[in-house]
Amino acid sequence: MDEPLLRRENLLAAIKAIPSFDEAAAARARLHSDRLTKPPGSLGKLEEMAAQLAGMTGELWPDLSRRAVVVMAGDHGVCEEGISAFPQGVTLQMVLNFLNGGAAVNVLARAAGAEVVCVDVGVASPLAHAGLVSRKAVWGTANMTKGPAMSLAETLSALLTGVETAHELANKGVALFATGEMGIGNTTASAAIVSALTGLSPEDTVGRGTGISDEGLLRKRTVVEKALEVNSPDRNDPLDVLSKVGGAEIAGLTGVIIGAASRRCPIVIDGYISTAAALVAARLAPACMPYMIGSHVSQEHGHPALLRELGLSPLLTLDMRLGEGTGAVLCFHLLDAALALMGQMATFDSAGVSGGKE
Ligand SMILES: O=C(O)c1ccc[n+]([C@@H]2O[C@H](COP(=O)([O-])O)[C@@H](O)[C@H]2O)c1
Ligand SMILES: Cc1cc2nc[nH]c2cc1C
Repeated sequence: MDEPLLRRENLLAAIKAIPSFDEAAAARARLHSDRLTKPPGSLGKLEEMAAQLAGMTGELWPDLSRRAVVVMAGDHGVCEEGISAFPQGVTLQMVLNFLNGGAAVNVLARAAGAEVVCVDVGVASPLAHAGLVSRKAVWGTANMTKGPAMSLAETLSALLTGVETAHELANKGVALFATGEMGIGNTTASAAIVSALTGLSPEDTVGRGTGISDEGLLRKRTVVEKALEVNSPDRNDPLDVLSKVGGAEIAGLTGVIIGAASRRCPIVIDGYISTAAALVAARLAPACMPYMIGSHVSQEHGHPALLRELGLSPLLTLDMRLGEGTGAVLCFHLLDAALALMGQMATFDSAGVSGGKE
């Protein structure tokens, strides 16, 4: 079997391995929740999250103490078109910052008891550092306004790196995942993916990313329009879209989501780029949808519409637009709170509190 075919087979195997959501466990969690000393439903999304976690893991009190944020990094040839407020070299510099523990995601991960796993899946320059997972599928993507960003083989390689990273971490006991990414130019690739897969116009999917000017924003829209015109990605073929107008770190995250779901692990989805990867994952493997938890609404212009498209109802609105997995890791605290409530609250019976009249 040639290599791309073998990779496609491996991807299909991971997709097939995704267990269905355990509705009975979720129902047991809701029943328990209704016995706790509060009006039914009054803890809102915290209650729903506890039920969702039970349905994912099959357990009412899953042990989610080992957790990781997987930060996939890659560069984008489309940076040549002047679509970011920062130079491409910042991708590499920020990867080193992650590895030295100084980025926002490192701080938030420490506070939430999570490890940061940084994967070079497509940085354009040589990169070696203790702790880095080096799995380059591509040395930066090609400029998508001139042709496909990646070949199908490169895309599958990045995707499988994501699946394998999730599996390796799950084998070590990691039970809770967050998606993170670093890639100057990747809000352009994400906008192109979202437009290609949903039919939303670039006006609705292109935003300011790291903070581009009004003039830059217009140029960025034109760049996305041109990339879609030059490549005509097939909206019914998520792999075609991912390879032609995507990025290695986005493909890697798509794989992480599929890999985590195939191990029944909850995966918290970060901002715009992560949610674009989640859209690709949902189109490739609809069974992974119930394992996703929406974290926050990013300030990136297209994020609310993208979340609606996926049916994800995010937990936080903090006006963030950093990426790296920062919003997702913050939500680990909320998941802990949801499980603590389930495990530690008194019931109406145990506390001698009268139940509702209806
Ligand atoms: O997560 C988000 O919603 C988000 C929104 C805007 C920017 N970012 C981050 O900023 C970088 C991409 O921005 P840009 O302008 O270079 O396309 C990339 O490293 C992302 O992690 C992230
Ligand atoms: C400094 C910096 C940090 C980031 N983290 C994620 N994307 C980023 C973009 C920039 C520019």
